[in-house]
Amino acid sequence: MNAPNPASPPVLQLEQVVRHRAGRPAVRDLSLRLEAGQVLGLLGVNGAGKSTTLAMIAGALLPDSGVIRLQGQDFSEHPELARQAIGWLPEAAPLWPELTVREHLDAHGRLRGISGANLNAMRDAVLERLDLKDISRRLAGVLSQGQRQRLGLACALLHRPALLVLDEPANALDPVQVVALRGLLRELAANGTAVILSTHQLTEVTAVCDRVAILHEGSLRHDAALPAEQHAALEKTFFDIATHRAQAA
Ligand SMILES: Nc1ncnc2c1ncn2[C@@H]1O[C@H](COP(=O)(O)OP(=O)(O)OP(=O)(O)O)[C@@H](O)[C@H]1O
Repeated sequence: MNAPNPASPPVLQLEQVVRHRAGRPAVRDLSLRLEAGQVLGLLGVNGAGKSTTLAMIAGALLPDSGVIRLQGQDFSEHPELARQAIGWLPEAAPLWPELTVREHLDAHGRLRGISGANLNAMRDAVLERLDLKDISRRLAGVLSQGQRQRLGLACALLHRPALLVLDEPANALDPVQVVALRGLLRELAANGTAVILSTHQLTEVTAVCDRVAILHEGSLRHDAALPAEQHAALEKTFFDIATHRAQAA
C-alpha cells in the first residue's frame, strides 16, 4: 500500500509504552509506528494486551509511562486530537439502545463539531457504505449483533479519521459483510487512512493487512511487513510465539 512519506511524521507512534491492569503488566515497553495508508494487524493470544493497547491508542486508557504521538503530537498534551483524528471501534460497539442508527451517527458527528449539510452528507455516505440505509430509523436496541457491529464501524468512520482503531471488527459479521469490510479497509488505506486492527483471525490479517505485529504477555514479539509470499509463514510465526518456541524478535 502507500509508501511512508519521510517529510511527514507517522500517523501513530508509540514509544516505550507501559500499562498495568489490576497490578499486573498488561503492556510492556511497547514501541510501534504506523504510517498513512498502512493497515497493521495486531495479533496475540487471549490476554496478550491487544485491547489494552488499542484503548490507549484511542485515548480511553492512559499509559503508566511512555509516549503516544498522533501525527507527531504528544497525545497526553493534546487529548482533543483523539476525537478528531481517530475513529475507534472497541470490542463491543458502545451503543445507546434508545437511539436510532441515524441518531447515533448525528450524535457522533456533533461531538466532533460537524453539523448542517456537512453532517447530512457524511452521515448518508457511511449509511450507504456500511449498508445501513434501510435500517437507519431502527433503534439500536433491536439491531442484530452484526448490524450493531456495522453501526459501531459507521460511527468510527463518520468523521473520516486519519487513524482507524478496530478491535475485532469482523466479530459477528456474516461472510458477505466480512468480504465487504475487507474491501472497505483496502479502499480507506488506498485513500491514506492508517488502520490498526486486532483480530484472532489470521485469514483477516492476510486478506487486508500489509504489516503484522504480534503481542505476547504484553510484549511486542514480532513487527514486520506482510508481503503476499509470506502469508503461509504467518501461521507458523504466530504459533511459535504463542507456544513460546520463538525468541523475542
Ligand atoms: N478491566 C480490566 N481490569 C483488570 N485487568 C484487565 C482488564 N482488562 C484487561 N485486563 C488484563 O490485562 C491483560 C491484557 O488484556 P487485554 O484485554 O488487553 O488482552 P487481549 O489481547 O485484548 O485479549 P483477548 O484476545 O482475550 O481480547 C490481561 O491479563 C487481562 O486480564
